[in-house]
Amino acid sequence: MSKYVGVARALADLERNPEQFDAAHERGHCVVLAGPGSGKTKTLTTAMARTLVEDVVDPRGVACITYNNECATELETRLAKLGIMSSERCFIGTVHSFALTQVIAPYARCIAGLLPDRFRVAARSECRAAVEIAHEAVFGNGGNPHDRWLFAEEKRRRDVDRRLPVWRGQNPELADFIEAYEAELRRNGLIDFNDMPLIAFRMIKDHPWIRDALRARFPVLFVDEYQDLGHALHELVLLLCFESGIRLFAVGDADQSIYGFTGANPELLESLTDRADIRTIRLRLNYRSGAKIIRASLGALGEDRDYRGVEGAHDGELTFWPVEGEHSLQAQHIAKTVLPTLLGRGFQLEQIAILYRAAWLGDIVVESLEHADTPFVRTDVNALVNRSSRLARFAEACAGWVTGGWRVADPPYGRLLGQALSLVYGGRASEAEAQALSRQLLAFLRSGIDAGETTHAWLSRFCRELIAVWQPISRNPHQEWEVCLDMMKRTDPTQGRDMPLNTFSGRIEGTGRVTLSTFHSAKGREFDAVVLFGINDSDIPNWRDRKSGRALREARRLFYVGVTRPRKELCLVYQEHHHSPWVAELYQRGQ
Ligand SMILES: Nc1ncnc2c1ncn2[C@@H]1O[C@H](COP(=O)(O)OP(=O)(O)OP(=O)(O)O)[C@@H](O)[C@H]1O
Repeated sequence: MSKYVGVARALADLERNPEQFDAAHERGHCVVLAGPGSGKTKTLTTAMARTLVEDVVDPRGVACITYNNECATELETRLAKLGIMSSERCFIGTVHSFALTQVIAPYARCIAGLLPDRFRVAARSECRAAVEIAHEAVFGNGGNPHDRWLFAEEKRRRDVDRRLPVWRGQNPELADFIEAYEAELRRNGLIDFNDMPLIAFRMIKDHPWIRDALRARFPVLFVDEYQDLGHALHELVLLLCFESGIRLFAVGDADQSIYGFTGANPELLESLTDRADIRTIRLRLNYRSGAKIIRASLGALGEDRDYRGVEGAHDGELTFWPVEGEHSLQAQHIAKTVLPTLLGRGFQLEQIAILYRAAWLGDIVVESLEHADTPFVRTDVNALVNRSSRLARFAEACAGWVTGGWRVADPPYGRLLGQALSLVYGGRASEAEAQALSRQLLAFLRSGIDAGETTHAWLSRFCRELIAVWQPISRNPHQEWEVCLDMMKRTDPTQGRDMPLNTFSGRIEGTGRVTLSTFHSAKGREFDAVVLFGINDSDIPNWRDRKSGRALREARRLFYVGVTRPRKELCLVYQEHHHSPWVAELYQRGQ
C-alpha cells in the first residue's frame, strides 16, 4: 500500500474521535494523555505518518523515541502497515539508540577530546571492573563497590545536568565515584549504556551547532510511553524541543509508569502538561476492553478516572479462580481448568495470555503447560528469543524466512537486509558494503531452505557463517553478539532443549499458542482473554513493595497494566484466602 493511501485511511479511522483526530493534525507541541486502550499508539503512528507525508519534506524526516526495542518493533510494524518504513528519514528507537546513532556516532569526532576515536560499548564484566577500580580510588578498600554503585547509578540517572549545584551539592563522594568510573571506562576506549543519553545531552547542551544539525534532520520529535523514559530523555526533550525549535509530539499515561527502577518518573510527563506552549489532549474512550473490565481496572489502580468503553461494546467478563495451594498448584489449575474453560467458551489459544510478575513465575507456568501438552510462546527474559534484542529478533525473523516465509515475503527479504545493515553498520553502509552483506545473507538463508536442520544446528551456522564474518567488520559500537551464544545454550541438544526450526521462528507465534509474559513485557499489548497468575498477598504487592509508598504505588500500577490487557475476559488466579488485597477492590468495582 502506498503511504498516501495508508495515511488517508489511518486518518479516516480517527474521524469519529475528535480528540484523536485533532492530535493527529496538530502542528504545534502536543502531549496526548490517556488511559489504556485509548488509542495512544494508534494516534501517534497516524500523526507520525501524516507528518512525514504532509509536513516534512525529503530529505528531512522525523525521529521517534520509545522505551525499549520491543516497543520500537511494535511501532515499526504498525507504521509498515501504513506504508511507512523506518529509514534515514524515519528514525524509530530507544533513547539510547537515538543518542548513540544520531548524536554521538555522527558528531562526537568533531569535538576534540570528547571520546576515544574507536570507542565501543563496554560489556557487563568491563563495567564491573571499572566500578571496582573507581571504588578503590575514591573509597579505598571499605565496603562493597557494587552495592554502593547502585546509589551512584541512581544519582547518575537523575542529575543529568552536572553543571547544576546539585551534582556536587548532594553526595559529592558519589559524584567522585561516578567520575572516576567514567574516566576508567574512557581510558579503555569504552562507554556504557547509561553514558549514551548523558554524553548526547552534554554534546547538545554545549554545542548549538549540533542542535541546528538535529533540527535540520528531524524537525519533529515523537516520544511514545513518555512516562517510562526517565530524566535523561526529559532533559533531552527540554533542550531539543524548547530551546532548539524541534516540534514535540508525546504520548503517555502516568498511571502506567512501571519502570521506576530504571529511573522513570511519572511526574516528568505531568510537568510537560503545565507548560503554556504545549497543547494537552486527553483521550477518554477505551476501545479495548469491556465496561466491566474498565470498571474493575480502576479498582485495581485504586483511583478514579473518567474512562469509558465505546458505545455498544460488549461488557466483558471477570472470573476469579481461588486455588488451595501455592504457585505450582495455581499453575496446574490454569493448565487443567482455566485454559480448557476459556477454550470451551470459544477463545483461541493465540488470543489468550498468561501474565505474571516475574520470569521465575513463568518457569512454573511452563512446567504445567508442558505437562498438559499446551503449546505456548514465552516472551519474558527467560524466553529463548529475547524480544528486546534486535539481534535475537533478526535471527528469529531469518528463521521465519527460511521455514517458508520466503514464499510469501513474510518477512520480506528487504526488511531482513535492512536489519542486517543496521546491526553491522548502524544503517550507514556504502553501496559495495551493502551488496557484500546482501550476498552473504542471501547465501546463508538459501542454504537453510529445506535443509531439515534443528534450531541448534541452524543457529551454529548462523554464528559461524554470518556473525563471525560480520563481527570484525562491524562499525556499530553497540554490539550484542553474545546473544547468539546465549540462544545456542538455550537450545543445547545435550540438555534436551533443541527444537525444530519452525518452532523457533516467529512464524508460528500467534498460531495455536498461548502467550506467556511478565506484566512488564505485556505493556502495550492486548489479548481477548488474560489470565493473571500468582495474584497472592505475598506476591503483589510483595515485601519489597511494602517498604515505601513510592514502591507500593508502582506495584499497584504494574497490577493495573496487567488488568488492562484483555479485550473480553480477565481471569485472576490466586491462593484461596491469601489473595492480593487489590483483588477485593477490583471485585467490588467490577460488579
Ligand atoms: N478511533 C479508533 N477506532 C477504532 N479502534 C481504535 C481507535 N483508536 C484505537 N483503537 C483500537 O484500540 C486498541 C488500543 O489502541 P492502542 O494500542 O493504540 O492503545 P494505547 O492507548 O496505546 O493502549 P495502552 O496504553 O494500553 O498500550 C487497538 O486495538 C486499536 O486499534
